[in-house]
Amino acid sequence: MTSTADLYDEHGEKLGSCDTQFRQYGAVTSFEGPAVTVRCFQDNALLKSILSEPGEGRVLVVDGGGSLHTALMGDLIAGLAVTNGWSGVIINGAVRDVAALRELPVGIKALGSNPRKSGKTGAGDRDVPLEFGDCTFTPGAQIYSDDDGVVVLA
Ligand SMILES: O=C([O-])CC(=O)C(=O)O
Repeated sequence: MTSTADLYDEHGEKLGSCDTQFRQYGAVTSFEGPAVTVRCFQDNALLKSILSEPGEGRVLVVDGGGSLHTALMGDLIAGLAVTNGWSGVIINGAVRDVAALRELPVGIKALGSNPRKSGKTGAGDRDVPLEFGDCTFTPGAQIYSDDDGVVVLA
């Protein structure tokens, strides 16, 4: 994959570059693909149902409102992402089962971790534009993620 820094040099400010400082949790540290988006706050039923669908190399971008109070994904849901062929999951929120996530062959970025479970009501919105880290994530936009950051090409 072309590095995010090289993409920035090529495209400049036409490229969105997310200011949010994520940590890498998966075994794959460089990943790319078209964005699928979901907004959910301390509730992960919707996220789980999306990752149960064929991923086809796409990247799920999750806006959890930056909450570190509950984990939006653990090893079971991340395992769905692997089985179903998602390229990566980027979570503006928390994960859990960190030791297990590290072994999974998928990209996983999140802000931090918390062992506390999320709600399961299905509350949230999918396929909506997301905005965090001074960056807009439009459904279908191409996402590139590596150790330097997350960039978006509309
Ligand atoms: O069930 C949950 O809320 C998340 C979780 O722990 C997993 O994906 O393994």
